[in-house]
Amino acid sequence: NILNRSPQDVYQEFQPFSFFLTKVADIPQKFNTQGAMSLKDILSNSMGVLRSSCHFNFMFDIKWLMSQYPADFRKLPVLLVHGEQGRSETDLKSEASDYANITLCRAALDIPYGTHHTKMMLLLYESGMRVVIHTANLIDNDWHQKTQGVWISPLFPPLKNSSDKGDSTTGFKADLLQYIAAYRSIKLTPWEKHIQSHDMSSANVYIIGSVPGRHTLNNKHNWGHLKLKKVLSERGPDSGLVKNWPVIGQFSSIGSLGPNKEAWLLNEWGQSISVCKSEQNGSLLPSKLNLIFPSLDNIRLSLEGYNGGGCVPYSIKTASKQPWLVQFFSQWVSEGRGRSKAVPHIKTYARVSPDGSQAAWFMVTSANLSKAAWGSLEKDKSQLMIRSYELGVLFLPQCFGCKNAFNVSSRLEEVVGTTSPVFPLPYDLPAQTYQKGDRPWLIDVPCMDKPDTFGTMWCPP
Ligand SMILES: O=C(O)c1ccc([N+](=O)[O-])cc1C(=O)O
Repeated sequence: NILNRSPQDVYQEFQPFSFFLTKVADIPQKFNTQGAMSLKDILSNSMGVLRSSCHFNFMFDIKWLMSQYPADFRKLPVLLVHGEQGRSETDLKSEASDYANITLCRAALDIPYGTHHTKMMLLLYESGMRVVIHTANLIDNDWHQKTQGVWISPLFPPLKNSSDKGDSTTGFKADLLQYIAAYRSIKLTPWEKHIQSHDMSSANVYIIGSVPGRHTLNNKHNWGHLKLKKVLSERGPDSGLVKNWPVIGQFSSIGSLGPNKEAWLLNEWGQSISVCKSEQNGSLLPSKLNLIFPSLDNIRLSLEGYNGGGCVPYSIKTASKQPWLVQFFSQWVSEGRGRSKAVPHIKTYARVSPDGSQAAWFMVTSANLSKAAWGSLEKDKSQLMIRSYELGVLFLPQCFGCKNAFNVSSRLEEVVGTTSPVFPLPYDLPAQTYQKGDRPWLIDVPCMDKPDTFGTMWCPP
């Protein structure tokens, strides 16, 4: 019966998209028994008999992380790829020193204000390997009562003969290797070899990554919003179908986006994200952009109360420079997945039909709405400057047997057990714009007039 199924059963039920949310404590169980995974589920031996693993992430609680592995796997080699520097690197090293099986790899962050934001697991099993690309930090709080996204790859078998490429039609393996090569770290060589020696021809998503740098010439379109633009202009939707379809951005943090909506949001990022097949540039009308970002009340009334806003670091300093952004905001609503009160730490982007029943593409990623993550064009558009490491996967309909678009729904009964595949949305459509009086959550603004779920006020530290 549905309550004591293995993680492998839950995994199989949510194919072919293999796009899960994390389990959320204290919501009705039906929203956790289908299409939801905990970290223990992902690392469980029902998903494979582990030999070694590698975690790319931003925040690590090593003691907690090791406790999520089955007891038999807690002595296996673990590589942690992080972006810590200085004192916080020293702290991470001392935490890791208690575990002989843990090795650290520091990602270079040579451009100021960049972060190692990517969240990925490489899992090597006795019989193959898996890639997991997700949005959750490796700390208990990120897996407790938030909405997080997790893409879990198929079990990739070892390559039969090393002369085969073992890549998919989406170039998944080559793009993943190109991403890892950008670290230029000898500590990642063993994992590059594991990836090379496995057959990833069954991968049905595109890798969209960002690495810090000033990318020019042939590298310019490898990363950030120009990579998304490249894939969508080569294999994206027909403009005839989607020209009136809105773009939805959904994220948990926002950077400084410039003096007006045209500068970067519409005329740079917007032109990439709205591009269609065979177009040079997209064109995104303001009326066709919905940005789902938690309102003050989304946080206040969440399962975690105001403390849930701790992982939604939009500051009044940044917000006050871009009052023009509020017109695009919609609330976080996820009744279908039972997660309206689970603060969204997930980041997703999509192009959806006006009635919300279809999508031309969908992407889950670590990237928030910021130039640091997606890149900003410089030097007369000859270079794309990116500050942070980011990683996401893009779902296109043709990789799932659909011609132009997926049917989509956030209601589980419409997703599971249907004959034709229905993409499992993390939030309800159509997007619900901010009501009168709603304002975006701002992490550093006190809220002394309205108590939260626990009756407390928000007095930011
Ligand atoms: O959780 C993270 O990895 C993270 C870290 C830093 C920031 N930031 O500086 O805005 C945002 C996030 C986020 O994912 O929202």
